[in-house]
Amino acid sequence: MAIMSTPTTFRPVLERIAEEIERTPGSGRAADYIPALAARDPRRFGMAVAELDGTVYGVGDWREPFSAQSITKVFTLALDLAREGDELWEHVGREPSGNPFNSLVQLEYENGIPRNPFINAGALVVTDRLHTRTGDAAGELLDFLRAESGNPDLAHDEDVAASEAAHGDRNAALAHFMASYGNIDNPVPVLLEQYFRQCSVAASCADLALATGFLARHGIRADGTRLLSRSRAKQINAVMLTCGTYDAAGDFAHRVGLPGKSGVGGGIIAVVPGHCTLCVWSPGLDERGNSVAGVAALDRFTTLTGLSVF
Ligand SMILES: NC(=O)CC[C@H](N)C(=O)O
Repeated sequence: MAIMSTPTTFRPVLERIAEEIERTPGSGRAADYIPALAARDPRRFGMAVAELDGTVYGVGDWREPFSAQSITKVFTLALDLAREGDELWEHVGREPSGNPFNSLVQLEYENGIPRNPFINAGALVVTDRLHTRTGDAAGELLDFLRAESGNPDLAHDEDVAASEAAHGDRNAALAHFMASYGNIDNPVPVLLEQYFRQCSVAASCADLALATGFLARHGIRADGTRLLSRSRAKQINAVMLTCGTYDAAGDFAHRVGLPGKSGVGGGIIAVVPGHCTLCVWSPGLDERGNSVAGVAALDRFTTLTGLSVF
């Protein structure tokens, strides 16, 4: 792996990527199935890199808050695994689904056990279990993100949460269906409220790159305490690589070569274990729900720096 770890070496790379993206803005459309997200300009672009010691820098709109959406699924997974350990894996699998993130089809013939924690069904199971253990899954997530990013102003966006709740039939269907198999503990309306609030967290590329740092530090939090064992941090990175971008995970691994997790707000986080974390944001999505310019920027980053897990 190439060793390039100071701001002065990364900055020209980020500037070059921002220029390239500006010259050839990605296609794609902002998610409109959550109406509150549809208004974002698909050409916005920001990118941040965080070093292991918490140094962070970026280009473009890297300090602009956006809707984290499914990126939060990485953090709820980590928080739940830290509490309950491997028992979680009896309730959610770790195989790529090959299906869209909100698909229902596999759940029936796999007896209500979702394929992985990053599709919506799996994330609902994780949030349900975290809520049982903490009494406030969305609050626990927010506390964690504030601590790791050093940004006490991070908050849920109640308008986005309400907008998604008003159009949440598919997630409600997933949750009820899994409840019928006994794989959901909390009443479904309670779980859905937690899940929509979780997804609504507004954070910037800087915030999310910093908050992802524990995965590059092999399980160590920003304050030096351990959240996860080295082995569990490695396992989360592995699930991100294989499942973090849904039915495009193979293509993402091929192009980017890093564990990554996307959200329909247009953000993507990525991890270079032992080295740094990245977050890129651009609201224009492809048909699989991944940011077009975001994937292109990460692709260029690993190509230009030689950083990759392969
Ligand atoms: N891929 C995503 O970001 C999906 C998250 C969104 N809140 C949903 O449940 O549909």
